[in-house]
Formats: sequence, C-alpha cells, structure tokens
Amino acid sequence: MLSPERALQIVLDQAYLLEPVELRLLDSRGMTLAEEIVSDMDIPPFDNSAMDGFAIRSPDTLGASLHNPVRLKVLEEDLPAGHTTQKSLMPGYAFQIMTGAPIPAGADAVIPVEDVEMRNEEIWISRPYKTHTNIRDRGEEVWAGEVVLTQGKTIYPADIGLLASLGRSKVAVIRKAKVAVIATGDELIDIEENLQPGLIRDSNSYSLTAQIAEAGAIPQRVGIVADQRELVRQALERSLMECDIVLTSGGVSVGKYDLVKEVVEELGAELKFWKVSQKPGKPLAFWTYGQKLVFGLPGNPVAVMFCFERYVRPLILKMMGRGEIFRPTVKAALAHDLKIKTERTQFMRVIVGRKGEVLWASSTGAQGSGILRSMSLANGIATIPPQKEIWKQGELVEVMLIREIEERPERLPPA
Ligand SMILES: Nc1nc2c(c(=O)[nH]1)N[C@H]1C(S)=C(S)[C@@H](COP(=O)(O)OP(=O)(O)OC[C@H]3O[C@@H](n4cnc5c(N)ncnc54)[C@H](O)[C@@H]3O)O[C@H]1N2
Ligand code: MOO
Repeated sequence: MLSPERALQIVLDQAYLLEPVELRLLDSRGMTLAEEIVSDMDIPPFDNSAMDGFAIRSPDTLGASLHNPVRLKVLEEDLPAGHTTQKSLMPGYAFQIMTGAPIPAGADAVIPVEDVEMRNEEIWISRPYKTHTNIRDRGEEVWAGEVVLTQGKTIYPADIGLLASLGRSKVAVIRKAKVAVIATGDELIDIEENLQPGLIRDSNSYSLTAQIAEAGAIPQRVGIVADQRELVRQALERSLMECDIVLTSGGVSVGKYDLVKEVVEELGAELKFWKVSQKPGKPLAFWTYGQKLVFGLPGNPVAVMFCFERYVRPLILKMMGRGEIFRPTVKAALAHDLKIKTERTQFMRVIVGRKGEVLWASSTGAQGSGILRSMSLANGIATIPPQKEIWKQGELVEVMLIREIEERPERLPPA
C-alpha cells in the first residue's frame, strides 16, 4: 500500500499556480502577491518631526547649560502635522512643531517640549543639541524606485499598511482556490432536521468547510447527497464545473453502497491512488479530471479532517502560491507508553505542551477514526511510524502542530 509520504508527493505534483486577480487592498490580506511592488515615491515624503516640541537651528544651542541656558524666541506661527510654512527659521528663533509636521527651512533639530522651559514667548534650553536630533528623514523607510514587496510574498497587515502608504488601492494577488464539499451517505441529515433511528447528523461537510476557509480558500458546501449513482454524479459534475478542487466525504471504502469511486471514474477522472498505509484515512482516493483535482475522503469524521490537514491543505496553499505550505512540526517526548498495530503509520491526535524545557505529547484519548472529540482536543498530530509496536514514555515523536503549543502546564494531562 502507498506510504503517506509518497501519497503527499503525488498530490503535490498535481498542484498548479492559480491565476492572478486584481483585488481591493483590504481583500488581499493573507493572499499571495502576484506582482512586484516598486515604490514611486520616498517614504516619508518629506523630512518631519519625530516629536512634539520646537524646531531649532542646532548651532544656536552651542554652549547651552543649566547655568547658562540659551534663549530662543518662539515664533507666533506654529507647525501642526499636515501644515507647511513658507517661512524659514532665522538664528535666535524656534518654531513650535508637532510630530509628523514637515521640518521648516533653516531648522535642523527638534527639542521635545518637555526638555525646554517656556517663559513668556521664549524657550530656555539647558544643553546643546546635535544636528538632526528628532528628525525623520525623507526616504528613510523607502526610496523611490526601491522594491518594497516581492512577488510571491504573503500579504500581512503591515504589508497592507505599506501598500496604503504607497497609494495602492488595488493589488494583484493569486486568486483563492474554490473547493467543493459533497457529503455522501443515506444515513446523513442536516443540522436542523430531526434524528430518526439509524440516522446521524452530517458533521463532515461542516468541519471540512471550516478547514477550507481556515486555509484561506473559498468553500462551496454542496451538502448531503444520498447514496444514489445519479445524485452523486450530478453533484460531482456541477462541482467540477464550478470549483478547482472537489472533496467528497464517505463512500470510498468497500461497502455495498460505496459508490463514489465508480461514479468519479465513470465521469472520466484518472485515478492517481486509492488507499494509503495510514490510520486514520486508509481508503483515501485521489483523481485528476483535466486540471480539476478530486479527493475521495473516507467518511469517518477524524479521517476526513486528518486527510484534509495532511493532503488537501498543502495542495491548496501551493496552488495559491504560498511559500510555506506545511504546518510547523516539532519533536516532542511521548508523555506515556504506547502500543500500536504496526501495519500502517498511525497519526495520533495529541496535546503538545511545554513543561520546563521539554515539549511533551499526550494522546487526546480514544483514537477511533470516528471520534471527533480526539480532534477537537488536539493541538497536534503525531506521526507514529509502523516500525515497532511498543513505544516508551519519553521517546521522541514528530508532531505536526495544528494549533499553538499549550504553555499552561496545569492544562496538560499528567505525564
Ligand atoms: N470491509 C472493510 N470495511 C471498512 C474498511 C475496510 O478496509 N474494509 N475500511 C474502514 C475504514 S479504515 C474507513 S476510514 C471507513 C471509510 O469508509 P467510507 O469512506 O466508505 O465512509 P462511510 O462508510 O460512508 O462512512 C464511514 C463512517 O463515517 C460516518 N460518516 C460518513 N459521512 C459522514 C458525515 N458527513 N458526517 C458524519 N459522519 C459521517 C458514517 O456514518 C460511518 O460511520 O470504512 C471502514 N470500513
Ligand atoms: O482509515 Mo480508517 O480512517 O482507519 O478508520
């Protein structure tokens, strides 16, 4: 059976970069920049004051001391931010100036208001100031002609701010992937319907929709489709037309009503693999249909979410041009002994916490592929390779972090 590593490679080999679109600045957050941003101006655009205080000529303060303060006459006109003056500063005078206001001609330093004594229309200065004190230079942040953001960068809030200061109301980004979610199964009802004997609520299309949105893509929740060939085919055909990636949940195992495989292949999709040597998620299937990509996710609620994390999420991020497509991983010590079946790689839901210098990983409890709580409690998924059956407390395992590390030791199960 295919190893999880090989399966991931096959999936990622099918990734292609989605096209760029032009979006309004605020809509670009979290997306990949599809152009190089070159500044057409200096930032700041003019020399300005870093403090509320007095713009002065530094040579005027030479020799100033507590016992022999220099006295400068404060001009009547003051300089708030947003205001420019035609006057230039003459020796012996000072302009009152606010943070961000342009430095007037003649001035070369700003003394903060709290460092001078005000007496009538004068300021008394009790020490010398060097030229350039408290002045922010034109272009000290960005020069005209400089590359400010490189193509391929993920756009974070600071980048949005930079783009705004450059006057960019629109920006070219790689568009978001559209991902359809089809939940198959005769046993499924939607949240608000009444439970009847033998039925369960569809949770997979909800958890998957949330995972797609969390990855920054656009979910299209088709909803529940009964185990009937024609209905499954219609839902697939429509989703393949409208979306880049189609996820089905359920119906990919070997049950009598597991139709998904057959129907996808009848449509003409090419099977890339079926079955991966992993628990959860063994019957995972992956097809290509032209440029469209289709995953048959196994219906068990943990299997569905795990397969998304491990295979679909990196694919989506790669197609959206993201540089970092994988979750961070850490090495953590097992907080307890472990006995596994060795035929498949086990992906164990864990809580990773820091105790002193050491990261510990503790199982979130019963690990059945249908036990969604084991996922809800987890901040990580540990890879337990199938080489051996018995694992001892303290042995190191690799953990993919899906949430922050637990830093409150009292929240951790006892080791
Ligand atoms: N004879 C065998 N039986 C099974 C095998 C096997 O190798 N031989 N594999 C098992 C494994 S492992 C898994 S995983 C499941 C996956 O099967 P399917 O993808 O066909 O999924 P279903 O049978 O449709 O459902 C499995 C399970 O999950 C529940 N489910 C399905 N959809 C939803 C949903 N939208 N929301 C919540 N829960 C859902 C469903 O009721 C079943 O309990 O097959 C094993 N069987
Ligand atoms: O692969 Mo299944 O998810 O073991 O239950």
